[in-house]
Amino acid sequence: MTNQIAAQNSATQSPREVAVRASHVTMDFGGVLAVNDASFELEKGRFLTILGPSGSGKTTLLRMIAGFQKQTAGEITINGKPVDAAPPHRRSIGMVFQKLALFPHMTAAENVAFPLKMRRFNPRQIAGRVDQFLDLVKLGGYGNRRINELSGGQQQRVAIARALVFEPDLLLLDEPLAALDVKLREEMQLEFRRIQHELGVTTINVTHDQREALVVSDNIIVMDGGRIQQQAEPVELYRAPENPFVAGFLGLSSFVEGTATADGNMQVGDLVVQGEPADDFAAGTKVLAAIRAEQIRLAGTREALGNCDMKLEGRVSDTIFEGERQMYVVEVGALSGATFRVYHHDPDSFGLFHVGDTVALGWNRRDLKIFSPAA
Ligand SMILES: Nc1ncnc2c1ncn2[C@@H]1O[C@H](COP(=O)(O)OP(=O)(O)OP(=O)(O)O)[C@@H](O)[C@H]1O
Repeated sequence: MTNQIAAQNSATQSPREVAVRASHVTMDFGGVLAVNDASFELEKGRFLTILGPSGSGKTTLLRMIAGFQKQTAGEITINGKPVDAAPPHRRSIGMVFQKLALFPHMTAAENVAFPLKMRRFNPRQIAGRVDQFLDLVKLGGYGNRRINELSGGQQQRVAIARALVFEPDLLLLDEPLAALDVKLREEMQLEFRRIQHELGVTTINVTHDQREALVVSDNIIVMDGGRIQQQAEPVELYRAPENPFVAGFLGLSSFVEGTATADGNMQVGDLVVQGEPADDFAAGTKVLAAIRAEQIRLAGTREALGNCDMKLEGRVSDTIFEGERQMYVVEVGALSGATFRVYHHDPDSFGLFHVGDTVALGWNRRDLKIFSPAA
């Protein structure tokens, strides 16, 4: 039955149809610009995550999309219609929040049936539809359990079924996994992805968890200070951050300040550091370079590094055991004492280097991105 829904969805959806469009949306809370001139498009059937630190404006943007809050400037449309055209209960939006707001005195099945009753769904078809959606979230057979007889993860599944049972045009998720322990959170991230793929429902998820964003999304918007910093697919966002904020927020990056050279590299003291310019900047301007911890190679000597465009020597100032890998902090005197954080995961040599050791570190030119600091 779920496959039938997916088939219907894919038959009726042209892949390029825009489901949600925000144009120059601003929310000014009496001088606090919670969202500042945000514009984006989301195609039908895609999974978008709005990612950003606390206070970056994610929830405010989501609340405006849901129609709970009216923007002070700009326009938001869902399937071409302004979001405030209908009262919240008449809109075709399913929602799951961190507080699940399930009805504790009702059974799982009664909770899932609730939106159908509210929407005056044909009573003879309710039980079948509820079973179908409990199956979808792998709770077939749990329909008669009361909410307090279910685990946290199972309650989460009931909330998902309840949000989707009336086949909304849009599913909105506001940090629904934030309160779960890590294992369960990772399991539910994959579940969200599976269910979304199965139903093809257009979804917007809000989180500050970068791993979650990378795992579940087709498309990610990174926000900071109320502004959209970048919108891209996960791999592009990770590989080609457009500014230092995005480079620092996703993954673990180290930063070095310097001056742009005429050929697009960076000068620090007497040393020219090879990198890839991520912006247009004039020779002599101040720049900021970023490199990810897993893109730096570490060895006892420069020769042992093998082929690297850039090779430097440094001193280990800290080593941190992270289970599946070791993280080294290396200070490079030739770069005015800049520190680099480097992941190393050779299972045979976790204890390879110690604090105080001199080590060689190297990278390839394309992996060090050079930005204008003001970008
Ligand atoms: N009703 C309000 N009145 C005044 N300021 C508000 C209001 N709601 C949010 N803000 C402010 O707007 C900014 C963005 O808040 P928002 O809740 O959207 O951020 P967020 O990215 O979702 O953060 P978190 O991850 O902590 O939930 C914050 O500075 C917040 O204090």
